[in-house]
Amino acid sequence: MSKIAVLGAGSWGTALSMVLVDNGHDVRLWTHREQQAEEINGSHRNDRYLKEIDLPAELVAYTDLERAVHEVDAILVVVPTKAIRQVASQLAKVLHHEVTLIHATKGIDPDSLKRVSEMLEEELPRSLYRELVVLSGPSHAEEVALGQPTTVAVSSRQIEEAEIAQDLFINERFRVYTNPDLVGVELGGALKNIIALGAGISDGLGYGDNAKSALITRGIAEISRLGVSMGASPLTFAGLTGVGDLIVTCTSPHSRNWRAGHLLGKGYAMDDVLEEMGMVVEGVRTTKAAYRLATEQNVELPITMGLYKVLFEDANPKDVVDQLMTRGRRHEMEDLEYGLGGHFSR
Ligand SMILES: NC(=O)C1=CN([C@@H]2O[C@H](COP(=O)(O)OP(=O)(O)OC[C@H]3O[C@@H](n4cnc5c(N)ncnc54)[C@H](OP(=O)(O)O)[C@@H]3O)[C@@H](O)[C@H]2O)C=CC1
Ligand SMILES: O=C(CO)COP(=O)(O)O
Repeated sequence: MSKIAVLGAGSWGTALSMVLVDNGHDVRLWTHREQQAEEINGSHRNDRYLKEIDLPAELVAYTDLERAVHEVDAILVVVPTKAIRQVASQLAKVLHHEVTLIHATKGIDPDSLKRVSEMLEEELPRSLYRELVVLSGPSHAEEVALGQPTTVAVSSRQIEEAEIAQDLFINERFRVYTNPDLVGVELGGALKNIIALGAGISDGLGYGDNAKSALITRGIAEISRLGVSMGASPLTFAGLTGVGDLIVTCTSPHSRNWRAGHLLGKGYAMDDVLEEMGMVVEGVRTTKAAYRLATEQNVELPITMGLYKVLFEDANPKDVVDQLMTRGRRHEMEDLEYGLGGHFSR
């Protein structure tokens, strides 16, 4: 049994805490809201984030960060990307020993263009953890909380740390693979949210399964293109944290990114959509980050660019789809360096 602090009591932090409690660990769920801690400890519910789910009585919520991380073996950071730097700098002030440090957040910071692990590394002294671990994959909190079969991957620069995280989380309903490609695992989880917003818009506009399938497959092509340019292995994008997570997020009504896109496609204004969601829609800020990364690195991301116009330049989604459909003719695989094993003869 390990002592584990989970920082972030939203839907994902709560669902992952349930997995850890199931595995017999002593779990402290840290929230910055007193009322939420009372709800979790008193009625064993977190209704704003996980409706109608009874939490295990062993799960204890804390509002005092120093007490939550006292003598823990591992810390799981799972606040939205926007809050990562703030929470990490709070943690740096109260943590005084070395832990296994895991994060399960999916995003890229649009200001510094850093991945979540890079931000954590910048904010936390190296003496507090050995090697960072990323947990990602197709895993809606609502299904994990119900104990439905789920698979994810953990990645770290050191296999030993990834295996420690694998051991903490794995059980017969939550299968955890290791993957050595930290950059790819992290980017797949972050970038799929952009495409999921696009899939939601497509559904909201009334387009069908053909359009969604096109978004998923052309989406993974552009995720791979940007990912490879940032040092990821192309193979990772064919796995759980790439196409696996892309499929679940583009097709599930649990996805906040898909739902936000769906409302945008139906004509709702962005501010109203975000208010209606009441939970983090990571794809919005990540679209901004990917737009900047693509421009800086000269990588072509047509879907992301189109979505950027809808989200930040008030473009009409239908016009953007028309623009995507009437781009110059292309060879499907032309700029993927996958070793295609085939070529056209003329
Ligand atoms: N939900 C899911 O199914 C999955 C989510 N993820 C990823 O996990 C991350 C977290 O998402 P999720 O739990 O769903 O988000 P939610 O919107 O459900 O919850 C976010 C939680 O973080 C808290 N929070 C926000 N800012 C701070 C802060 N500065 N200090 C302390 N707590 C803070 C919020 O508190 P408050 O109530 O005060 O706003 C809330 O409890 C995201 O990157 C998401 O992409 C990954 C896989 C699955
Ligand atoms: O990452 C997720 C599932 O793997 C959750 O996606 P949403 O943030 O769109 O709900």
